Amino acid sequence: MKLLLIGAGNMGLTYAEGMLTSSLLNGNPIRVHDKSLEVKEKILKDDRFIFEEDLQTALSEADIVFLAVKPYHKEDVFEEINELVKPGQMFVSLMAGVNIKTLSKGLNAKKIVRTMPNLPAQVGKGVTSFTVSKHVSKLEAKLVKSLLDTTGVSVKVKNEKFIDASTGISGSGPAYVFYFMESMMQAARDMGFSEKVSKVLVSQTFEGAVELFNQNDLSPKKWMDRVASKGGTTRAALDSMEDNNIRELIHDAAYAAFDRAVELGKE
Ligand SMILES: NC(=O)C1=CN([C@@H]2O[C@H](COP(=O)(O)OP(=O)(O)OC[C@H]3O[C@@H](n4cnc5c(N)ncnc54)[C@H](OP(=O)(O)O)[C@@H]3O)[C@@H](O)[C@H]2O)C=CC1
Ligand SMILES: O=C(O)[C@@H]1CCC=N1
Repeated sequence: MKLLLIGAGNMGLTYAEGMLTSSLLNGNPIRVHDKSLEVKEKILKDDRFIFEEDLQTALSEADIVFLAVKPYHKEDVFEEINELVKPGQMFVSLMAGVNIKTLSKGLNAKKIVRTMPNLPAQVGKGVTSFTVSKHVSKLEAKLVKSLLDTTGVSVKVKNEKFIDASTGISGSGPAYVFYFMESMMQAARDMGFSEKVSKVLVSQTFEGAVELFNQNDLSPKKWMDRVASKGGTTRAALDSMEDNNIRELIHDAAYAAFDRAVELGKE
C-alpha cells in the first residue's frame, strides 16, 4: 500500500511515524509533501520518509492520502490536487471540523475517511475516532483502522456528529488535562515546592490515577470515595470543586469545543 501525507506538522508527522510500523506498507516508503521550508528540511534529513516537492507525481502513485494541514488551508490543498485525483483513491482527513461533504466536493473524490486524532499519538497512546463516506468499503475501513491503530487505539463512530463530539472530548481533551496539571503545579509552587518537585508530584499523581482507573473496573466516583476519608482533606477539596461548579464548567468547556467543531464545518 502506498501512502502520501500532505501536511507534516505535529499531527501529520506523528501519524506517519506510527504508520511506519504497519505491515500494510509492504516495504513502500511514506511520501510526504509540506509547504513549510522548515518541515521540508527536516523530512529531507529523515531517511524514513521521502519528501515530494511535486504533488502530481506523488499523488498519482498514492493509494491513500492523509490530509493534515490546518482547516483554514484546506482550500489551498483542494485547489492543488482536485484535478489530479484518481477514482478509487482514498483520502483520510485529520482536520478538525471539515466535513465529508466539503472534503468530497473539494477533492473531487468519493472515498473519504474523516478522523479526529489526538496528540498522545506522539507516544503511541493516541485515540482516534473516525467515520467513513458511503463509498468506503468495510474492508477499506478496516485497513484504515489498522493504520490508525499504529498510533494508539481508534474507534469507528457511526456518523460525523460523533467526530465533532469526540473533538470536544479526546481531540481537544489533552489540553484540558494540561490545564488541570498547570493549575495543580501552580498550587504546589504556591505551597513552596520547587518547579522540579511540583512536576514530579503532579505528573506521578496523574499517571498513577490513570493506571488505577485502567487496571480496575471502578467508576471515577468510586475511586474518589476510596481517596476521600469522611471529614478528611480530599472531601474538603472535592466539596470546594462541587461548590464552585467545576463539574459543570468542564462540561461546558467540552461542549464549547464540540460547538466550535460544528462551526468550523460551516466555514
Ligand atoms: N494539534 C492537535 O492536537 C490536533 C490537531 N488536529 C488537526 O490536525 C491538523 C494539523 O494540525 P497540526 O499538525 O497541529 O498543524 P501544523 O501547523 O503543525 O501542521 C500543518 C503543516 O501543513 C503545512 N501546510 C500548510 N498548507 C499546506 C499545503 N497547501 N500543502 C502542504 N502543506 C501545507 C504547514 O506549513 P506552514 O506551517 O508553513 O503553514 C504545516 O507544516 C489540523 O487540521 C488540526 O485540526 C486534530 C486533533 C488534534
Ligand atoms: O484545536 C484544534 O482545533 C485542534 C482540534 C482538536 C485539537 N486541536
